[in-house]
Amino acid sequence: MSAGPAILVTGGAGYIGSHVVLALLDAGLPVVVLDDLSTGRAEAVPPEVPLVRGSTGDGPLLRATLRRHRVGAVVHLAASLVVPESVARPLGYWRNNVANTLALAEACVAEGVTRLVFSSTAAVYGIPDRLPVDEDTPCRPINPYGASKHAAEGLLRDAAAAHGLAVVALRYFNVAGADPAGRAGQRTAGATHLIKVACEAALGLRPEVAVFGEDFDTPDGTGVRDYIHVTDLAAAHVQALRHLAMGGDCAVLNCGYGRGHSVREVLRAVERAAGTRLPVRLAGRRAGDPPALVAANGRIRSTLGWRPGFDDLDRIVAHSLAWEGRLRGTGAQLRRGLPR
Ligand SMILES: NC(=O)c1ccc[n+]([C@@H]2O[C@H](COP(=O)([O-])OP(=O)(O)OC[C@H]3O[C@@H](n4cnc5c(N)ncnc54)[C@H](O)[C@@H]3O)[C@@H](O)[C@H]2O)c1
Ligand SMILES: O=c1ccn([C@@H]2O[C@H](COP(=O)(O)OP(=O)(O)O[C@H]3O[C@H](CO)[C@H](O)[C@H](O)[C@H]3O)[C@@H](O)[C@H]2O)c(=O)[nH]1
Repeated sequence: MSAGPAILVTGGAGYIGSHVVLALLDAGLPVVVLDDLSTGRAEAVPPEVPLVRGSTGDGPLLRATLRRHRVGAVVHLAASLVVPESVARPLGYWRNNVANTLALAEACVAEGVTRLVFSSTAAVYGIPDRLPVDEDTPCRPINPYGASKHAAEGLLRDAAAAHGLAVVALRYFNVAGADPAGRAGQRTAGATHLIKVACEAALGLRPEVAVFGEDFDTPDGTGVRDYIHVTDLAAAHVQALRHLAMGGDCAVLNCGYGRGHSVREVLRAVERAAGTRLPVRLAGRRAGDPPALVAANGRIRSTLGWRPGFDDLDRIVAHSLAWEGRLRGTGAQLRRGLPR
């Protein structure tokens, strides 16, 4: 794609958004970020990228941003995304993930923006009957986070049919890792994601890692997830935009490797990478957690020509650990011997 109208990245100051921004810049595309910095960080946005501070729920701000930056397409990542928090605070999730996505869709339609890539999630599937789960599997979310993302997919599908807003919804499985060159990573304070938590524990920044349930119907009883490297995921966004720019059809695409790892396997990988034993505590199941989620990824391969570059748990963990070390100023020791 040649440089043309800008790509608006909502949530571009967040973990995945900052990697999407890098992937777009690497592809030579002009980018503008809109972020309310509720969980994101201004320093995650490269200095050459304009950062509009505000909410996706602010219609006038959205419309002014689309106009001022001559936005041609949107990547919509801004959301609330912690499963147990969504169980405790469902209405905030419906507001941010549904009402604010509606405001964004309205602004796009009003300003004539016709292409949007949406961050959806494997949480829309709930507890699927069969694994790996493909995109035609009925969606039966089991927590408000998944339900709100499923509803947002629905409103975008209707906007696509009626208003010509072409949408690719990417259903991410479990995103982990960090930019291999060390330019970005997961900065969120108090993160709850397993690999980040385990890396922090390996660096002595947390007293322990809790294993949420050992009585699932999985090979070792712990939860199984399909962990995808954030750099592979970011590349999928560039390819989805390219697909839409070339007149490709709307699509819903799983983003995962098609292979699951248990909590125990992840913890062993972190121990290998860090060269230390983790303090582990067995805890009960966490509200809203399905036993296993693994992606069927044939559709993203055939639709976008997407191919994974980092499909290896040890590399994902090594990149997460290297980033965590860099963030805490201990990178010098950790970088030694890590795979790129
Ligand atoms: N991390 C995962 O494993 C995962 C898995 C599936 C889907 N997702 C989806 O990926 C997207 C990004 O997640 P992330 O892990 O980078 O989280 P994150 O919290 O790091 O990023 C979210 C960003 O959106 C911003 N934001 C939130 N609400 C906003 C609003 N109303 N207006 C403007 N900005 C707002 C936050 O400040 C933050 O910068 C989300 O849509 C999430 O649902 C993440
Ligand atoms: O301290 C922890 C954290 C997690 N887990 C377990 O590790 C697995 C992964 O949990 P994460 O919190 O890392 O991720 P989730 O699977 O809950 O959710 C993530 O992936 C989902 C899709 O699979 C959604 O998209 C969601 O946004 C995103 O947070 C689960 O079995 C969970 O119970 C632990 O045992 N201990």
